[in-house]
Amino acid sequence: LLRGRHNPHHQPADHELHGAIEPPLVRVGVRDLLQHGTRVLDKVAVDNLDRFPHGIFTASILGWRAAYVVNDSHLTTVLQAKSKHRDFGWVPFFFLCNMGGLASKTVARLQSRDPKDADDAGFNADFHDLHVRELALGAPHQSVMAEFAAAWDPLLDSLRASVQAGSAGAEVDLWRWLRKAVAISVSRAAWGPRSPFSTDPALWEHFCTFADHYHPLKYMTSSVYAWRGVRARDAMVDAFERYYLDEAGSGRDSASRLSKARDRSLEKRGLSHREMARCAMSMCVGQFTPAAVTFDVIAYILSCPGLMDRIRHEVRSYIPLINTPDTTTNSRKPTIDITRASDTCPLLLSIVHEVLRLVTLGVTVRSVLHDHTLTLPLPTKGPSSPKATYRLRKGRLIWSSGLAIHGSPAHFPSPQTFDPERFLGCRFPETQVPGLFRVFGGVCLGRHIVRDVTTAAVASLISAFEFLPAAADGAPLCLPNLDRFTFDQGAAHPRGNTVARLRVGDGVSILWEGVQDWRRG
Ligand code: HEM
Repeated sequence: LLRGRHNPHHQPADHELHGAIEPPLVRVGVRDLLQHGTRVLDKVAVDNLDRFPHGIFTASILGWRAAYVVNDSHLTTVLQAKSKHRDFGWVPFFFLCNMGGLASKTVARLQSRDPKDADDAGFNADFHDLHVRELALGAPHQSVMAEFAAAWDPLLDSLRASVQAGSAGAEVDLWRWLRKAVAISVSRAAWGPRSPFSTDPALWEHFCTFADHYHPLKYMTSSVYAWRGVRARDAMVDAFERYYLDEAGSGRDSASRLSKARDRSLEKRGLSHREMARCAMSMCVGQFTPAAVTFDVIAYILSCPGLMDRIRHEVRSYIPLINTPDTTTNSRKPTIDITRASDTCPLLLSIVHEVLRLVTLGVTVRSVLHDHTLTLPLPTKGPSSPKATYRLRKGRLIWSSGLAIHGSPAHFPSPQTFDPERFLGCRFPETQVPGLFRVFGGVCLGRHIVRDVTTAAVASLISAFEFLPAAADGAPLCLPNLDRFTFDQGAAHPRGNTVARLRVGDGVSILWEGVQDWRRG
């Protein structure tokens, strides 16, 4: 399909490039840019869904031919594949540096390769490999989930204690609570029990301030325009630096294997502790995304009458109930291991996948390394489209839009409707239907964490609490508004009512039997 793709040493000859033109042009105006910001390429991908038969066009932003936009599912999977012609490019570096505030010389060091080390494949490749190794399903994944659960359990207990006080139900800002609980629990899963978010419980508020005020353009210009976010970022970087400087090493010693491997990769490239702290801070942004997904899942479940009861029934029926010793009352109490929710609760899992489809962009970005041609022999849309050979120019981005594919009625009937059963029977849609389920691009190495943390969080909240209808003058939990979603959010943040009325449920404890097993193992 792609000339040169099957032969990694293929360099296009002049006659191949000669005469080949770039994919058709679509102009993006100032208004679109101002209105849609970092989502502008996804917006044009959606607007032009059925316009170009081969599902690819060139987006020109204010006259600058910035990117080839792809909105065809098959072409997306072809272009995301490892290739001599394309790689991840500068976009991951841009966000790592723009969010963390790394100096340009540090960025250059990360982008360069050691000329004396023939085996140095570069930072991107290094980071990719270590995540593949340390986040694989099995023991590495289980130990990350065990640390997550160990932090989540007392947070849930304290929420239960505060809700218990009011028998008619207590009002809880669910979004605020989730942001705190996910930041503390996921950071412990990555950086261990001495992670900055575990030792300084107020740090998560700095994270929220940063995330709520982040804008890539503001951070490119001057901290004057972004002072609030920069101040919050500095507080987090200071905390991570203290963690790295801890002479006793107790923090880093108890960190996950993932975090230790990341540190080794950064240290190999000569980064100081302060620079490593900046990298760690910007990694929090993606890692804490399950907070937004969990909120959105609960809001969607509540929006469908009867669905909450079905999920609660599923959680109660399929996750084995174990009687565990209760040291406070010297008796035994019924307990479920909710880290097994994604394995045992098919409807809940389907809902998590469906919500991810609705609330994420799922974009795959690649950079064209040198001029080459792309021959598309078969029309992918419309019966009479001719075969085409396009020239892809060095330096342009390839922006494959998951949003366009997820919103296409050709792939998903009634694509804007929340259908809880859409992914029933699909355990890993990102590998089972890779062209259609674009949430994790091709593919996110944190996907098992996202899926399992979200299902565990939802299952535990649903088991521990009853969600009461909103008070007479209150509004239900808000559903996500994708128009106000920005690229850096990972998943749409709620805009509207985030306060839920909770009552403590009928008594099943959410303990972490599995955690004990993994610890023993
Ligand atoms: C809802 C949350 C998340 C979403 C929607 C998401 C989505 C994505 C997407 C679309 C990509 C680009 C894949 C491509 O290049 O085609 C990606 C890459 C990546 N993600 Fe995530 N992600 C999420 C959370 C996480 C978490 C929690 C982690 C780590 C614990 C993580 C680690 C990574 C890594 C390491 C890559 C680079 C993959 C590579 O080197 O091939 N992500 N993610």
